[in-house]
Amino acid sequence: MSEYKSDLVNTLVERGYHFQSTNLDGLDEAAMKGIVTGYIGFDATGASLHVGSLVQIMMLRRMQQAGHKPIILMGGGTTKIGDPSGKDKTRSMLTHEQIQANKTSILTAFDALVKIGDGPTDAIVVDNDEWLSQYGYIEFLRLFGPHFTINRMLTFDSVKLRLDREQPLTFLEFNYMLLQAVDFLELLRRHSCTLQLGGADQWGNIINGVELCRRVDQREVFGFTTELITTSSGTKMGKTAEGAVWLNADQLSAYEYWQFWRNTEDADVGKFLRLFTDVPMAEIAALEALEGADINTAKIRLANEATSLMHGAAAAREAEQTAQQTFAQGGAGAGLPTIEFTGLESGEVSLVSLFVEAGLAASNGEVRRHIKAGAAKVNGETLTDPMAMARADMVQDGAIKLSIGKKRHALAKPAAV
Ligand SMILES: Nc1ncnc2c1ncn2[C@@H]1O[C@H](COP(=O)(O)OP(=O)(O)OP(=O)(O)O)[C@@H](O)[C@H]1O
Ligand SMILES: N[C@@H](Cc1ccc(O)cc1)C(=O)O
Repeated sequence: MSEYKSDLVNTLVERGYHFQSTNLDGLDEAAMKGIVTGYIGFDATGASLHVGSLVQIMMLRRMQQAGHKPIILMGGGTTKIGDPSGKDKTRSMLTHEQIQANKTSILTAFDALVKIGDGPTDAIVVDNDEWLSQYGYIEFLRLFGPHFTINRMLTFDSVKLRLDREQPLTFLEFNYMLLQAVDFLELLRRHSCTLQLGGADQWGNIINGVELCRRVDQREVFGFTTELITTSSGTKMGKTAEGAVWLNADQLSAYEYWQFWRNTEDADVGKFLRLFTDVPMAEIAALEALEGADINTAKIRLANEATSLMHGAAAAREAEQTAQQTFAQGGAGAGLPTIEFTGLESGEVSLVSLFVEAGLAASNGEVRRHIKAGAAKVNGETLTDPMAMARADMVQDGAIKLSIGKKRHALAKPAAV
């Protein structure tokens, strides 16, 4: 027996998205009565979102699957201020051009997961710069300033944590929660949007919006957050030891994306299948019950489903085949991430620099640490000399195979001269 009446709330709760909400029964009622319009905001702080933000995109997908209307809000305006929520330090300021480029690039990830269009349950994309940039400073303060007390603002985590740790919080950042609150009010007025979703770090910003809508327009709107997803070993989803797990294929190949899911810890397989795939709950229960070596079947299923959603079924199949070839048969793996380099003949290209260029490490220092730990390999042989140069005799089947540990590989191909 389901606890809730609506498909929307049942799905969100059953599949593990619910962490905090303002009035879940009220949302359940609203979702029974008609189409709920709900939004999630994404600031354009980088060129791609990562698997942490994928939890959020999946909620927009769940909304659409349950017959409701998602709004994707691009924070063209809020990115100019920078959200202090969950951040220890003030962010560096981005130029207008960087923000525009990031926005375009971020948006590509949504196409695969939500249908954007003009239909009643199609997602729409809005940019808060459209309204935030219209307000004059004095007008903004007079309209919204009276609804926020400094006393209360100081109690929100985004502010409190910086003050408690004696880390600076600039006046610019202090304004952020007002802007996000105004977004909710604008979306309520413009698009009858009555729900804002987000990660746990957004709770303060979200309830400020809920209260502003009540105070200014006497309307009830709903807030809903997910936990900030971590793996069972406590690492925040999104960044791994080796770097962020980006959604955009030009920042992380479909093969590496597949590998990320394939390497899921045993205890996380069920949770990730519920959050990140459309596999039905009953099937997940069966996959989750697998034990010992059989759990690999569930991990491969997770990798295939998650990669298919993001990069398409063909890319997922190719990644699985490449993985089989690389690990089961010890071959070179045609689909591995590949870079081209010049200068092999002159003997001036260091192997360390190739590891960095191939995306296997963020810096030369990181490669040296891997070498010291015995984790860096060239053509399957452990690399011990951090000063070693690439040589022609290392080229096998047209490329040098570079590896970090057992699971991360890339090919460095000398460019044809
Ligand atoms: N690990 C995570 N689990 C769940 N939600 C997350 C996670 N990381 C980010 N989010 C959520 O994704 C949405 C978009 O966040 P965003 O892309 O800004 O992520 P971020 O990691 O906080 O990036 P930035 O460093 O730019 O702030 C927010 O609602 C945020 O709470
Ligand atoms: N503050 C959110 C992004 C956001 C921006 C504007 C909003 O109205 C809502 C959310 C984040 O940093 O992830």
